[in-house]
Amino acid sequence: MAGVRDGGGLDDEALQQLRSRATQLLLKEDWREYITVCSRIVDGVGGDRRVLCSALAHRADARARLRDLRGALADLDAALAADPTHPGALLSKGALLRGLGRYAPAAECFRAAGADEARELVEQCRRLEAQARSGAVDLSDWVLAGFAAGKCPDLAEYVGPVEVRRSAHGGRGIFAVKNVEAGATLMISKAVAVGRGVLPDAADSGEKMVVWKELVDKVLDAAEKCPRTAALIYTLSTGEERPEELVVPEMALFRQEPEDLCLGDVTNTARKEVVDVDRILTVLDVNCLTEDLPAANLLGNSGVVNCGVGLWILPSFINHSCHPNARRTHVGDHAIVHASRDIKAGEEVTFPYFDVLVPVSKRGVAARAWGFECQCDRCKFEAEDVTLKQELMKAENDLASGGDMGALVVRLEDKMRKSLVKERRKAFLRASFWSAYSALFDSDKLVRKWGRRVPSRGCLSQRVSLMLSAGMRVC
Ligand SMILES: C[S@@+](CC[C@H](N)C(=O)[O-])C[C@H]1O[C@@H](n2cnc3c(N)ncnc32)[C@H](O)[C@@H]1O
Repeated sequence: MAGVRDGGGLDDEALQQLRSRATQLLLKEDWREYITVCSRIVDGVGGDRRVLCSALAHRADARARLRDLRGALADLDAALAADPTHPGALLSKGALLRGLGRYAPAAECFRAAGADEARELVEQCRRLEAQARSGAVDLSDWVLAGFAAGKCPDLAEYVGPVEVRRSAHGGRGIFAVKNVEAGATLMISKAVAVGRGVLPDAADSGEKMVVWKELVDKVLDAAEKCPRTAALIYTLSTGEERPEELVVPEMALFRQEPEDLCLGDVTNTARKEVVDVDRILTVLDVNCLTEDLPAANLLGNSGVVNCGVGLWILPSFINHSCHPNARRTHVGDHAIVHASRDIKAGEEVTFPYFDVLVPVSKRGVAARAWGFECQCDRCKFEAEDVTLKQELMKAENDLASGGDMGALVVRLEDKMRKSLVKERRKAFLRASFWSAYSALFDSDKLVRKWGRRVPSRGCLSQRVSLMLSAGMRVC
């Protein structure tokens, strides 16, 4: 038969043709056809170990691109069984294991590959292994480089001293399991998917829909290809359950153990999991976060905003509070949540879903857009305190209509003094009318006129920021 040697293997010409075809498919990124061609080489190469190992390594790379990770690992193991020192297979296996968060065995593969570039990879795995254990991250290079994408640090996932419990806010929340100091990392989570776009400031909803659709497609794809990802998404609230129906998941679910790695399926290039699309869409509605990206501010100068919206599983269990004790930072596809003040063991961890330096009614509108009535004690106090109600309504009207912000601040301070409002609650109200305080302190004229009748800017901003980010240690 043409193209086949006497022993049953491919002859040189047939092999050459298959290699040329594979190169064309590689350039076209047609991974499914590429796998088919690699398979023909693997099946027909006979005893040529070098060609066999290369074809297996190439097929593994293509399978990994299609997220058939189990198939990719099987190919790499077969290649390494034939030649334990094959550098291509070792580098590919190292990269695959590193992507799965298995840094120690990944480092072993890179070390065995022995190439110059491998030394840096071994070092990187060592760093990630340490970070996955401690949660300690160093963002200084990235910050000093102005958040340049190229300087974005590699991060490993991390689950700190927290667990999911039932929350007084309704449903579940994240709680500290031991005392945590301000600044400590609570979790680092990689997004299931992120939809991104650089949009003009005045982007219409159609342009935003493009970003949303990208996210939806990516999340559905991830769920179809990985049963573990689908199972994690199904732990999240659809917003339609009664709070008591929501199951409190075991934390082990969020710690990726080697044995339950999301490897996909050898056959998944042909078969996809059947996912509950409607459920996933409602989960996305309730749990998606927009990236709180420092770099977005830089882009904002040129009239465009960097818009990113994504799904991060464990951070999705964190409830909102208008006096939060944590904040999140987005670094690449990872969300880092860290304590913004000391948190006691057993205390619920909360971060703000929206701007909390605005009056209670505005925050109510933002919370309702998220589909809930905020139950935090700052909202309860501001909405329910009868002695202050009228004054707060008037202050809010004055804030909306502009005018002398100094007069507004002085009235509010007088009212709080006369009503014997406690320091902690004063900080709540000052935060709600912070734009008026800022307008006063930013104007020399207003400071000259009203300055003596209000506490100094330094003391006030310290009190408000302590309330918002450093908790209740009000000066
Ligand atoms: C991203 S989820 C947070 C986790 C959710 N509690 C759960 O059990 O899955 C957002 C939902 O949690 C609830 N939630 C979050 N913060 C809240 C708050 N301050 N007050 C009331 N409900 C809140 C709302 O139902 C909201 O739609």
